[in-house]
Amino acid sequence: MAGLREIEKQFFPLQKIQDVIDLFKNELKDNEPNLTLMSIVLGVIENILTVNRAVSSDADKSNTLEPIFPVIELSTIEALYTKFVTHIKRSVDKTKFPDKFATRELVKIVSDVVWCCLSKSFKDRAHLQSLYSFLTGNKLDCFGVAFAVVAAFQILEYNDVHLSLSEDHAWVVFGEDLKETAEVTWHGKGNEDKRGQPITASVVEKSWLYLNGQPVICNRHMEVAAIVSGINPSINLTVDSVEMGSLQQELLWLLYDLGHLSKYPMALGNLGDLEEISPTPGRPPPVDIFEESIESSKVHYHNQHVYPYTYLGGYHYRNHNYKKALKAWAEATNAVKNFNYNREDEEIYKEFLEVGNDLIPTMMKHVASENASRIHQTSISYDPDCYADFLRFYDGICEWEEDSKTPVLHITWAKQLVNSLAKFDPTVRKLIHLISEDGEESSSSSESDEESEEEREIIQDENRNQKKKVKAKKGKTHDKDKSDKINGKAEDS
Ligand SMILES: CC1(C)CN=C(N2CCN(c3ncnc4sc(CC(F)F)cc34)CC2)S1
Repeated sequence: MAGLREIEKQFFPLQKIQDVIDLFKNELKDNEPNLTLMSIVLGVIENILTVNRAVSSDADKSNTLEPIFPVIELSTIEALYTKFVTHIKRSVDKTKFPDKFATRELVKIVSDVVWCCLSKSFKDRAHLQSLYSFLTGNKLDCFGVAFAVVAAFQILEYNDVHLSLSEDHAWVVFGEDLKETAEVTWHGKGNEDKRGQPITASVVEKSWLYLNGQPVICNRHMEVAAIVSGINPSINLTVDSVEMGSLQQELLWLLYDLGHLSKYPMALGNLGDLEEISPTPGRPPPVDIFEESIESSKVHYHNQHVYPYTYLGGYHYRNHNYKKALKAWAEATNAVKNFNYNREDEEIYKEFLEVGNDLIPTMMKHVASENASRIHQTSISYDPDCYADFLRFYDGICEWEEDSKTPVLHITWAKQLVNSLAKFDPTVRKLIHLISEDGEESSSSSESDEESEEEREIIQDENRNQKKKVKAKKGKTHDKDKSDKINGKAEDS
């Protein structure tokens, strides 16, 4: 890869969001979209719109409706682009590596070329994911290091080195049929990095961090989707840049329409979150996008991804669809239960800790207070489906803990479980039929057969009534109050 091509230069200066969309549209026509260029462009814009926001004087405040999209000059981009290309080409002597495909030794060398420039200051701040951050601040987060290695290999004209992504880690695949894997970055806090090492079957098996062998293996276009998905519009913990969020949303729709999100559940989840904040006219509603994310995980990754369900659960919770939230969270632990929890899985542990010990208790309290003012039966505390999903949620957590080296549950979990259980009405607790995996039926209380037959009739009646009453309720409710700002993981990256 040499300098910028003439066709790339003609898009500059970038003066509005549409100019960036046009640049990306052009790059994505190519079978080698320029990862280095696009990462630097997004990093420059993100830095101006979130980190170094032009402090507006009072005079400016009057025209606050004016978008503040910066003018991105070609010279700015070209200087940074040349700096990265020169750094990579100067550090790697390709004559020593005549093969068409990358070798493990070369992957380690390129990882070192990125690694050696990193400043040792803490790396889990926001806005450290792009090559702009690397080139101007010598800082990258975990994802950013892995991406920089892949961008470097594109410059060295290897087209076999690709980004491999789990829900909380990133590494590379390489070799003739992408059969080789290598660590190129660190993970988490206080863990020695394993750069250069292959990711072996024993490390992968039943591990959430490596998705049990079902990571998102990117092609060049999905690597573009990864940098777009990694855009962080956050200015601080409570405020987002509207312009940066819009740019991310429009770029994700561009990638969606080109089919590059179909095997990338988290990018679909990110798009669903953005659509909740600011719906795009003519586009599907957020729930449809979250359902596509779940379907993608089922079709392409053996339903081993967990975040698609927590995206959906979080959406329903924020929009007070508590029954659907419980169902999504039950399906989330149904996915995580096949893993064995270990110390590097803290991120997903924190998700479930928040669901079990904050969101569900808050929901049960909220519903309890609603009970007083509503027809009792339609509340989740009287709904056997909700109670069943509540039990499934905890059953999945317990199964996740089984055979794990690291315990999951502790006294707070038990206290919150009892607290939430008690919020369900005793009648609904009787209506549950527990069927174990081997099909063994047991009712929630011991009774003779004819009585359990009668109980079965109660369940059928109850479910019929539920459906009738729920339908009646649906007719009355229409719009939901706007959800507040999504507290995505964006702040962490
Ligand atoms: C349902 C949630 C709690 C909300 N946001 C979530 N995210 C999960 C992580 N996010 C991601 N979004 C797109 N691609 C990737 S690749 C990756 C692992 C990293 F090490 F490379 C993370 C991630 C962004 C947002 S999960």
